[in-house]
Amino acid sequence: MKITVVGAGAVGATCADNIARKELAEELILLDIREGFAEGKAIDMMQTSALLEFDTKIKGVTNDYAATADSEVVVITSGLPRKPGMTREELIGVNAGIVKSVTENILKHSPNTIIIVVSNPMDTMNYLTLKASGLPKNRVIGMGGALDSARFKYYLSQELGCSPADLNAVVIGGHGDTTMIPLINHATWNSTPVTQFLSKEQQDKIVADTMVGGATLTKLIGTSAWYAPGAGTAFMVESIVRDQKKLISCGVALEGEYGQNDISLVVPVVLGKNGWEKIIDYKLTADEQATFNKSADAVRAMNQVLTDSNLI
Ligand SMILES: NC(=O)c1ccc[n+]([C@@H]2O[C@H](COP(=O)([O-])OP(=O)(O)OC[C@H]3O[C@@H](n4cnc5c(N)ncnc54)[C@H](O)[C@@H]3O)[C@@H](O)[C@H]2O)c1
Ligand SMILES: O=C(O)C[C@H](O)C(=O)O
Repeated sequence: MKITVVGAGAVGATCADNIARKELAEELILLDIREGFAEGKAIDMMQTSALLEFDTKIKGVTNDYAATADSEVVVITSGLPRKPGMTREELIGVNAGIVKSVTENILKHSPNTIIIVVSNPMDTMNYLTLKASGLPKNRVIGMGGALDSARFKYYLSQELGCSPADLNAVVIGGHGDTTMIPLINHATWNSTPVTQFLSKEQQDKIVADTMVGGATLTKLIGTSAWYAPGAGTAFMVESIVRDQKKLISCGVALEGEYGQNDISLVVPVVLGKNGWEKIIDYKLTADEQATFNKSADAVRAMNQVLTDSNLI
């Protein structure tokens, strides 16, 4: 198994570190545009292998796409992160060009790969990758729901005083401060609805905190988060390369599912060796569907920027 991570910055390096520790690949290529940067990160990580006892071989390269040839999975994390006070959507001007050129370069050497898009604004970057790559829709997957659902479980576990591992809770919609939809009415604590244990005020606060989870960390750290984003991406990679068929919220192309077309949004999908293999229908209430439609409208407006700038 060969995996490539493009972007050796905070998220890319953390994702690579998780992939290596879990030994998800024999060969892991870390690629960055900054001279020597990926090489240095790869050597630093390789020097942990004697301590952590993993056998994955990590190689860093500067913009050398030939080294990524025949990768079965490629993770794209290249691009600017936001600063405090910014939205993810404000990154589109710089990141769209980066994501498009990276996708084209990757496909020259790995024409049948599975691509996981992390760069923001993720919903629109995943849509761009779908259009620019021409890959079958099941092989282009956006990372956002895995992270947002983990944050949702974190906030729920803090309020409930329980283990996040005992929670089932998902976020769908967009990966934006106002577009994500934590499905609190579907969330359970070992099969019992969490709403039985939480007041309306507590529920509303958990939902609101989850939605601005990324912005909260950006304000605290000064740039956006990387530990949970890197782990969330590796969690998806693991389900694909080990064909685990985990049900994970991911950004995927919708063709009528959840009432939407010609858009990438986050919905629950089964992830296995073929990429996303099945969309699961959560049977949203009329209110939840209306909220989902509003998120779709916002994401569609962002996607229009790609058309207006002749990127697709
Ligand atoms: N989808 C999510 O849930 C999620 C979570 C966290 C971060 N992100 C996004 O991921 C991206 C990366 O975040 P980060 O914190 O790692 O940023 P970072 O600045 O630490 O790293 C980005 C890296 O991309 C590299 N890069 C830029 N242009 C490139 C190109 N053309 N080819 C190869 N490499 C290139 C840079 O040199 C840099 O090392 C941002 O857009 C951020 O918003 C998304
Ligand atoms: O918040 C960000 O800009 C980065 C990422 O999308 C996140 O949710 O951590």
